[in-house]
Amino acid sequence: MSKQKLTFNPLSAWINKDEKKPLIISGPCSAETEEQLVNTGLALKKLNVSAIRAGIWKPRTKPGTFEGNGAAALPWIKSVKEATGLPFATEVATPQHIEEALKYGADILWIGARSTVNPFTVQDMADALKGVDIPVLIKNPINPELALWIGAIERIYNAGIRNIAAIHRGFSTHRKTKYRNEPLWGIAIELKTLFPDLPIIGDPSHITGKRTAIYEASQKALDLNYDGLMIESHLDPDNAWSDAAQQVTPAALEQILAALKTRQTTSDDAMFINHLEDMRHQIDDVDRELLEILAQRMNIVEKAGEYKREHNVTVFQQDRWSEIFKTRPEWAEKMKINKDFVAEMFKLIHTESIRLQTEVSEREKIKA
Ligand SMILES: C=C(O[C@@H]1C=C(C(=O)O)C=C[C@H]1O)C(=O)O
Repeated sequence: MSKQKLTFNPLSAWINKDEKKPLIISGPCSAETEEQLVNTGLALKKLNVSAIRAGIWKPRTKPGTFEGNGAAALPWIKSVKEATGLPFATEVATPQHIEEALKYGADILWIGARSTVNPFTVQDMADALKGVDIPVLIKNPINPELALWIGAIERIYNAGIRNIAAIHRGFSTHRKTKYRNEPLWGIAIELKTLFPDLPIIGDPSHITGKRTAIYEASQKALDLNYDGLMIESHLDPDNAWSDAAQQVTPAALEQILAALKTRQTTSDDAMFINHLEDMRHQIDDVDRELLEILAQRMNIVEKAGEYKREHNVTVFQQDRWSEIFKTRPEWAEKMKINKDFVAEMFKLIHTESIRLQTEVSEREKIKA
């Protein structure tokens, strides 16, 4: 997708000194008062978080809700930094925000999902960041379009910034889902595959939208080898001025962090390596058989295509396809395989059957 070869600094080079532990950034959704920000910061310092976050300018879906204290909150950056000795991170959405955040000592900036979605906005900010040495975290766009996320990362990179990390905060969807923003973990995995050294931070607060699910989404991110987590915290979450449902107290955060299991990408235990290798050989054999069976199916489908062409019958057969789409997931369930996965797999197989049979019928037209 992207031709540009990008090289990013690892988190250990600029913020996370202990690479074995995930980076933790925490703090309130919004900086509500100076006292709230400083006291939250002091409570979080005890948990050894690496940076304090707080929104100064809040992009809210509807007007009339609290949109952040804006310029009035800028002097509090210095207060919380002095009280905690920790770096401070905030969201910026315009070149003016960047100028003000820098002037008042913000150490880390992030670009929100509603900005990542707009290349003009991102470019304006990239221009404002030229020649500035500050880490920038880039949240995924609200819609599930990987190219937009990559585009935003490239624009900031082209401004000369190398301390970059992606934040996965989930995607808006029209469908009713378990969480506030559907994670679509596959998109983040694809980003990581394209840019292996780009640090990625999970944002379970925005993914889940509810504090009871923060732990499970955090663990999932760590299991996928994320480099860190940004988790919203508040001294009195129920009375937070924004995003009350998804913020946790510093005490709850402490419990979540203690319960999280950090796993290594591999083990140097020889027994483990041997056993895993053994299982991978078995998987290789099964995959080969799976493909041979699939080739057999495609062969029959191709013959069926020729037969239909000879009898002038349409490629797509609604009744047969409905029968397959109903029965295969049922069979799968009996075999204890996820039926939704099997339904998706057969949709793909059917699409390929149609492509193949259409090609068979076109072949004849060319001959004729
Ligand atoms: C193979 C056929 O053609 C199409 C492909 C199907 C499949 O891949 O199983 C099912 C129905 C048709 O839409 C068929 O008619 O059976």
